[in-house]
Amino acid sequence: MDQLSLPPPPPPHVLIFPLPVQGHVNCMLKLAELLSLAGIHVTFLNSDYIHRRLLCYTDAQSRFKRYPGFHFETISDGLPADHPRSGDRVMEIFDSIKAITKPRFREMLMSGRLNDETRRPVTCIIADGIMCFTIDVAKELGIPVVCFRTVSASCFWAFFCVPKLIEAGELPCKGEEDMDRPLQNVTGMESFLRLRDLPSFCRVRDLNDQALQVVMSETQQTTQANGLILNTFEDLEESTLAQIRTHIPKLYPIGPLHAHLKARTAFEPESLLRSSNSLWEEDQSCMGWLDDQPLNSVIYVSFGSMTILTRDQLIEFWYGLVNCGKPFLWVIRPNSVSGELQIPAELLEGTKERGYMVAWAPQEEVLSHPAIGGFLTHSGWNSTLESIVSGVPMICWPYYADQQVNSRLVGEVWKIGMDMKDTCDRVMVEKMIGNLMEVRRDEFFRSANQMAKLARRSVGEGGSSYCSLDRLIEDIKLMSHDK
Ligand SMILES: O=c1ccn([C@@H]2O[C@H](COP(=O)(O)OP(=O)(O)O[C@H]3O[C@H](CO)[C@@H](O)[C@H](O)[C@H]3O)[C@@H](O)[C@H]2O)c(=O)[nH]1
Repeated sequence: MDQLSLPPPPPPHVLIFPLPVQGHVNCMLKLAELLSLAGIHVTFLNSDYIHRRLLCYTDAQSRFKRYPGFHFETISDGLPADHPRSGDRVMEIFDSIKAITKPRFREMLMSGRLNDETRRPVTCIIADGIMCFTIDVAKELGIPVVCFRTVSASCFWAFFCVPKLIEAGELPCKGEEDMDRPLQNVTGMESFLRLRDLPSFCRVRDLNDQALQVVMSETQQTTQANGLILNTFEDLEESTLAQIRTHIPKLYPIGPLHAHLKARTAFEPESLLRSSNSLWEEDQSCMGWLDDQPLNSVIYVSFGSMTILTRDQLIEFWYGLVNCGKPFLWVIRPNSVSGELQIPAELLEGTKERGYMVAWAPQEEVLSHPAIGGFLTHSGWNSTLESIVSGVPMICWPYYADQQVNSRLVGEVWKIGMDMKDTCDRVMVEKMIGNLMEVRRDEFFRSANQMAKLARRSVGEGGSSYCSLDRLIEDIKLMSHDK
């Protein structure tokens, strides 16, 4: 057979494996869709628990049918079905994955179960960078692995610098009175980072703390992978990305992924453009309520999929919202408040007048609704990016993990909102909303709109994230040739 008549090589086959929680599954599924659009075959590995919810509350099954090379696979996370999988019990998720999922993952790859006659054996693994056991398994089987960390570049870099912080005596933390101490050993962030702004897992008094050990070791292991994907863009975190590149040269900043997917599917019919990956039922009724509110008047409140509020925190937020005099749309996830709840009658009365509450909202749609004027958020990375793309200024009340860093960046570096970390009282909530939506409104809207433009430019043709994704796709193809 001459060269010209050789059939084209079959597409690469990528296995994508996220940590089984909403914030990780959401953006990794968007990446899966982007790779599928590029003709790459994808197996998306969900935990049984997540997969059940995804099929129950979204159209994911039918949506992905249009990519013939796309398959869902499932694996156990080892936890009982009624485990809350919430932020206050996150270490139980890690422990269970290590004990139960890790050996099953190895077995799954060894067994050849993922191979079929229509697709090649897996040519590359894109694994959540907080589950680096995948690197060992991939290496054992000779499969290249690219890590995906679903946090900001700044959070990743802060974790990366933990050994340096310890060596310099900047960690551990010595107590509450120590929290405002500026840090000198997260290179590039010296001018704004305090101990208080480190990811919550680092704000510990004991260096043997389990969560600190996990994030430190997972982050260091990332350097063993063939590359690192981050859901961010150059204009947002340029100097930090440059720091990371000195340790991990194959870096792919391809975010904001939700905007990237929209940009690359802009030619699709309207019906295919909604790509919800929600694990709770989205209450669409809030969109009708928003339609009746004046332009930029509503404060949207959501603390993501893992935050647990105490009863007292809930009541303080609630008074702040009722007293601020603005309309508010508040997401209160089922089982997300601890403690006995008795709601004062005046709060219920005040809510009737101006408030709307749902158990789960179509958040991307909400944030792009013209009635929204501000976002009171826990600063999860997806929420932060969604707010940035929609040009919505934020009030940040970080709960845990990476959120403490993100909120500092929003307030001090990008100046697209205010950081309210470590305080929660009604007077402060009311004051912050007043500042965001009245006193400093123009200033925040100007900078938020500017950042939104940069975000959209990064995912448009020729933009930094657009080119980075093309590079990732090319590298995935090259890796498959080596196989
Ligand atoms: O009513 C709602 C509330 C949330 N969301 C979506 O749920 C996601 C929530 O993600 P994120 O804002 O990142 O928060 P978490 O759910 O808390 O995500 C976890 O994963 C993130 C990515 O690693 C981390 O930044 C967080 O700290 C961690 O808690 C976002 O895409 C939202 O659009 C909805 O669709 N409807």
